[in-house]
Amino acid sequence: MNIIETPLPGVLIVEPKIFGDERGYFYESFNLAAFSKHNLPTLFWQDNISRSVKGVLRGLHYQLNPYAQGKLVRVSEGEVFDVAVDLRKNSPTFGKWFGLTLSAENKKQLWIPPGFAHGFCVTSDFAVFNYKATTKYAPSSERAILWNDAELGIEWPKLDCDWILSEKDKNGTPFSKAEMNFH
Ligand SMILES: Cc1cn([C@H]2C[C@H](O)[C@@H](COP(=O)(O)OP(=O)(O)O[C@H]3O[C@@H](C)C(=O)[C@@H](O)[C@H]3O)O2)c(=O)[nH]c1=O
Repeated sequence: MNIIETPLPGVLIVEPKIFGDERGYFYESFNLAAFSKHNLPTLFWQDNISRSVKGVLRGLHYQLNPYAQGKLVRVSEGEVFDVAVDLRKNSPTFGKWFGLTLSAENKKQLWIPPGFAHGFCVTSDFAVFNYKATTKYAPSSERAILWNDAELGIEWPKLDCDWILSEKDKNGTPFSKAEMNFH
């Protein structure tokens, strides 16, 4: 597997080497040596799965310390556009976002460390989103930043349908007013 840096320090793409033959394909989705070499976690608290239809946008979510979660995300059916936003106040890329397509076809994973907000939108008819988190779900520490905040300027894909958001996400906090305790 290749582990590739992104413009946001600490956010890494895990790109598998796919071996195809007449039976189908094979790839390693986790490798202890490769993950350890790049300081990726090898132990997680939770494994989560969500299914969403086209136009669903979930995010931008994070949990405050001491429950800040690192997330290793991937898509097992369909396709999404996945976004991480740097909320680490001392980071040179504070307030910057990075996005990429994750799909069942490209089999990429994205590692989003603690101190980032995360969100995605579904660009295929539906998508199954799988992710591991390093710490427990702590609803009282959970926060949502407004997905389309002009200050962040995230370039979400343009879809031929309406966005579908939870009430929580429709009422996300503007980036400038969001509570953050990451360094
Ligand atoms: C995230 C989560 C939710 N839940 C429950 C609470 C709620 O009743 C139901 C749906 O929760 P939500 O609406 O928060 O689900 P969702 O909007 O999919 O939230 C997720 O969005 C993506 C972008 C992330 O980055 C995740 O960390 C998580 O915040 O599932 C858990 O039991 N455990 C969990 O870890």
